[in-house]
Amino acid sequence: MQVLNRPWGAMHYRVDGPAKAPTVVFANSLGTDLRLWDPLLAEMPEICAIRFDKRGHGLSDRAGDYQVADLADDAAALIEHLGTGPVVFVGLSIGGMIAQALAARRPDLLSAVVLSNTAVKMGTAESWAQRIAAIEGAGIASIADTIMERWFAAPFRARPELALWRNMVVRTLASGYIDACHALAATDLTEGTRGLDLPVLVIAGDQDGSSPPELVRATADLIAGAGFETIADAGHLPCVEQPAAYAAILRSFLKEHAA
Ligand SMILES: O=C(O)CC1=CCC(=O)O1
Repeated sequence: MQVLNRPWGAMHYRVDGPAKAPTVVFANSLGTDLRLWDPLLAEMPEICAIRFDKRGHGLSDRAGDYQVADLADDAAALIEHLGTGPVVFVGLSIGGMIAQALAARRPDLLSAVVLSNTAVKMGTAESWAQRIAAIEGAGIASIADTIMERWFAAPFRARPELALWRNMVVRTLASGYIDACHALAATDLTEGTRGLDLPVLVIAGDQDGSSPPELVRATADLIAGAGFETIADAGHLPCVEQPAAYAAILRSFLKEHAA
């Protein structure tokens, strides 16, 4: 368990795997912490994995009133602190928006990016306002079942470990979750992402209820030369639901692009 002191507070991160291996930094989604990547990393002991909890999530402090660009600056500060760049950066959902913003702002830190289950714009001002109102009225637990339907395809939702992923979102600090919803509502990365000039792989889940494959594909289509892969039988978190398939795709991308 390690900490990076940022102007807004303590940012929790951890490093796993051999120090001399290809370094991959992972950014989590809304309502998850760095354990999001545990199932994938169990499949990929050969990489050096750096993970962190964004503001208001996991063990990191809360810092409200921020933009996705600020989260990208947190990721840049971590990479610089560890002195490990250039790295491959993998971000899922809002983590994929962090990856896009980081690639536009600090391409010097990256050898390649993976944009997983994400888009240049996710949801609408109205949909985020509705979600915030639901949480303020009745707590995160009131939206947890709907979230599980977006995160996972039906067979996974029948598995006992669903309870653990549900607990992860329900136990997220409501204020931290809402801060991220505000940042999502305010974000459209179209211009910066259109101009990306580094290797990019975009990953979708065929049953993703939060960022459907066609939305993810539209973001891939904005980026010259971007690869696109769809993982079968997977919702919004394919690194949890289909970790072996996710690992195979990532491993083959790393072979070409890890520094
Ligand atoms: O909670 C969801 O609907 C999924 C999601 C949207 C942005 C994010 O990071 O996760």
